[in-house]
Amino acid sequence: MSGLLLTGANGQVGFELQRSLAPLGKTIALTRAEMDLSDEGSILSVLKEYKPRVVINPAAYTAVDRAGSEREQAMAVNAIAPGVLARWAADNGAYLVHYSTDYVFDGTKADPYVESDPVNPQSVYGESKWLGEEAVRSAGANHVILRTSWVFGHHGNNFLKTILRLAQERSALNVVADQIGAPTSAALIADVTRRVVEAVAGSDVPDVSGTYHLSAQGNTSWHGYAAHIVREASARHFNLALELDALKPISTAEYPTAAKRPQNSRLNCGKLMGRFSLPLPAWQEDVNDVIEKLAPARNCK
Ligand SMILES: NC(=O)C1=CN([C@@H]2O[C@H](COP(=O)(O)OP(=O)(O)OC[C@H]3O[C@@H](n4cnc5c(N)ncnc54)[C@H](OP(=O)(O)O)[C@@H]3O)[C@@H](O)[C@H]2O)C=CC1
Ligand SMILES: Cc1cn([C@H]2C[C@H](O)[C@@H](COP(=O)(O)OP(=O)(O)O[C@H]3O[C@@H](C)C(=O)[C@@H](O)[C@H]3O)O2)c(=O)[nH]c1=O
Ligand SMILES: [Mg+2]
Repeated sequence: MSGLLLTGANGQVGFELQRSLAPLGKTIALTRAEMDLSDEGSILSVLKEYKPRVVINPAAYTAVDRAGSEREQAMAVNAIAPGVLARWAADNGAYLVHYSTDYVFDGTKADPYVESDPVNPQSVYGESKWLGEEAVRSAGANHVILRTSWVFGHHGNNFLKTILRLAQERSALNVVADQIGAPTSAALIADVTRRVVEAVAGSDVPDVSGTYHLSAQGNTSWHGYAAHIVREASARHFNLALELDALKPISTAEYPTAAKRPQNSRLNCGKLMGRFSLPLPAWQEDVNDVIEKLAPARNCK
């Protein structure tokens, strides 16, 4: 399949998409330098030049705490640009694959969130992502929105890499234990996206368009996630300053941040798994893979 255009090619998900989409044919992979999503003119001139059949948009403003003080930039990239892409797609018969976040929810639900649950973003980032979703849905283009959570990968910045670094630098660390969710790899998101793009091109999945939750299976807290990282890293010969019993669980109140995060970030992924006949791995699988890729022993081989 030709005619794929990818934004945010240097991001965590964008990087993995270049791998996962490669078997489908040539992908035009663009970074911010080639298409600035905060500039409508830049977006439209690039779309006009390449006339893609499918636009895949993992580019986003993802600095959750900074978004409050950079509201205009967050809104431009996360709320306005997706609407520009979607309206162009509607006018030109193209398809849009877009991404969103668990942070559209307030986290007060006791169970995993389903797609139709009411949103109530608690941060500027979450609000901007919600407005982007709505802009995509109202443009009238064929689209898929994949809402995911707690993304990590070996390329880019994420909690997993932060904890690996801190565990090598510090002998004690506090991590919040009352926010729960599922760490989800950029590789998994990219692989699922390939399946979605194949479904768009083929006819095996009726009525592909819509919003789907996509996360790895199982769940943990940020503290549980950090403890898993420390255990796996110490088994893989990282030179850690941190012992597991010096990794303390704390409450959200004990870790003040500029932006409020949901306590429950769990996403029910039944709709996606059913519609696309997809199994989803346990979150630990890809976490272990990425730690293995980053391990010092591997670099010495
Ligand atoms: N990261 C996470 O934990 C989660 C992410 N998501 C969503 O998943 C998607 C992918 O996220 P992820 O890959 O982790 O994000 P990253 O932050 O890793 O990558 C985002 C990319 O967007 C690019 N970008 C930012 N601003 C602009 C702009 N003005 N013009 C063009 N490109 C821009 C960045 O470019 P540059 O490198 O130049 O800054 C970067 O390459 C996003 O929609 C995000 O909201 C959902 C849940 C969790
Ligand atoms: C580094 C660190 C974080 N924390 C806490 C703060 C926060 O509650 C939680 C996660 O911190 P981070 O800032 O890494 O994660 P955050 O940037 O909030 O991650 C989010 O990013 C956006 C883009 C999303 O869409 C979400 O799904 C989610 O992945 O861990 C600690 O308690 N101790 C620590 O040492
Ligand atoms: Mg962050």
